[in-house]
Amino acid sequence: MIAMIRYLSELLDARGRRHLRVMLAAQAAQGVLQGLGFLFVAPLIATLVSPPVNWSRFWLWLGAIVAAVAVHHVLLAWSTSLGYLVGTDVLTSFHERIGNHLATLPIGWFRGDRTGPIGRMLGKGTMDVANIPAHLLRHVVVGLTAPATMIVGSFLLDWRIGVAFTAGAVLCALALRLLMVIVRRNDDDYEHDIGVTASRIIEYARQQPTLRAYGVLDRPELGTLEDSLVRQQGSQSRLTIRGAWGLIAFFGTLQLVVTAVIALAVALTLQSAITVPVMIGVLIVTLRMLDPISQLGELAGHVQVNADAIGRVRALLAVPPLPEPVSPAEPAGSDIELRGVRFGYDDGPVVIDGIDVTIPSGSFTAVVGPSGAGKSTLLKLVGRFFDADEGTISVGGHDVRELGSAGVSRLTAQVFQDVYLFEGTIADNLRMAAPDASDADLDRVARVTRLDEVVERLPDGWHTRVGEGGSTLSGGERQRVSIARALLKDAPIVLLDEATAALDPANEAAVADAIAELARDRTVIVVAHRLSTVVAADRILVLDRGRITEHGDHDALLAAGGTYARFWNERVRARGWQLATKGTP
Ligand SMILES: Nc1ncnc2c1ncn2[C@@H]1O[C@H](COP(=O)(O)OP(=O)(O)OP(=O)(O)O)[C@@H](O)[C@H]1O
Repeated sequence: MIAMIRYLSELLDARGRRHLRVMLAAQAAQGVLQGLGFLFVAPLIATLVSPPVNWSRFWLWLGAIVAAVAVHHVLLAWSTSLGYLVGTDVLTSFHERIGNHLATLPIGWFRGDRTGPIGRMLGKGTMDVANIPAHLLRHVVVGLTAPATMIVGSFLLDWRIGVAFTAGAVLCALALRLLMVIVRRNDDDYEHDIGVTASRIIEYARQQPTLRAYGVLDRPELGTLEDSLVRQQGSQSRLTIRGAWGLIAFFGTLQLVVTAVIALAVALTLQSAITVPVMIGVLIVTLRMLDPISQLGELAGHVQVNADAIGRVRALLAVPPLPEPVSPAEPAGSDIELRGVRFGYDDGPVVIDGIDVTIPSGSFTAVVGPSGAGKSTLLKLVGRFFDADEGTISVGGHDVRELGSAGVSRLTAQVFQDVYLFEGTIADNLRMAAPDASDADLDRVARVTRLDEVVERLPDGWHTRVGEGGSTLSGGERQRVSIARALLKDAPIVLLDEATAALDPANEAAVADAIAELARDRTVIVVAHRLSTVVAADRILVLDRGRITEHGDHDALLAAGGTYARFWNERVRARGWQLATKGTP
């Protein structure tokens, strides 16, 4: 709890921290006043049951009780409004911190399976954390301070009762701790499963066309979404059932303590060790203590769930950002050089295994190789989606780490397989690359990428909205938009991961022309899937299990009769193509 408060305080600015401190002090005072209010009932009753009634004492204690209750309510109203203020500050700060941090993480960190957990963290997770000062803290602080006050006061009634209360409080604290450990263990599993399910639901919605095309919606072996739903239900019921056992243990301990204290009070009265009014006072204090302590038990689960939410956000904030240079280097030219580059994802196997290659400025390099060879990863390393584990990647004569992510981004235009277009018009999507581009600039790039044919066909031309992810355009049309966008950016280096999906002949030809235009006067590395692209390259790198096994131009590699020649012959046979270029078969 103290760690949670400390973390909340770290999130706030000076004003927010002051509000938090004042709010906590007000809540602690509320607890003390509530405890005193209940304690004062004991002497009040004592004055009534010990004739002759001392009315001035009676009014004094009654006045003290009324005053305690009144001040308690004033503090309650004040601290509640402060709680909302602090909650709003925490929410804003959380969103700002997470947003700023996400912007510094390597692009490669944003994998599909992280969408669900991040979405949940930013939605429910941050609301949970904002609820801590607004709703939860008061119950917890009052739930601790009110019984503590009553326990201290009970020593004034009788020291043996005080000792019994203290021992009972220790037992209840242990039971509470046990309950929280149970919730923490099971809530971690539940949150993990719910995050996985969220990712799978997004994937399931996105992959509907594929799933339906292959009629596999009902195939149990492909039911990954179903599996994750079942796992989520399982972890949810474990959380509920084990949490219920924890609650039973806590309330059982509480009942035991209450019974023991009452039995002790009765026994002491029977032995005339305490008077009847004191015994009545003890009974009242004991029963009144039940309320705040029971509330603590009921809230323990929430406290733990919120502490877990904080823990998850802290773990996200602890993901190291890509180191950025204080004064980024200025690139000279657009040569690309990789020396001894090795890389593996997270703790996985090595994917790029010692690559040395120089790609001269203005050249067109095609990377080919079997699936999983590391082609896309190589491209992403040059685009600084993540840093290499070993070796250096230099662009324009400088290590990409010296250029910084922004520097690399300025130098490169990237076209990837999964073209993502933003909800907005085609013109908006192009202007992302160059916000100041004129209509004439847009027309120029549209002409050379043959996007103009698409724009002319669409009802609102450039102002046609493309839908989320570009859903209203065909795959080939999306690629043309994406290449036109790269062309508009006019960066000296182009990193292109060619789509593997087959296009109709018209789109195929248009995309090939667009790539040829993009390659003019630029340094291009393309992960090539089309034979026409491979043939057009100045140099081909054959990648296999993260190593360059062959390199050279098409004719030289064909003549060498190695992997490339085999790959080429298989592809030509498979596609039934006869390419009349560069003396190919
Ligand atoms: N984000 C990731 N996290 C973990 N492993 C990954 C990730 N992306 C790729 N991999 C793994 O790295 C290896 C190389 O993948 P990469 O996509 O670079 O290969 P590729 O040659 O481009 O394959 P393809 O032609 O099928 O696209 C594969 O084993 C892949 O499973």
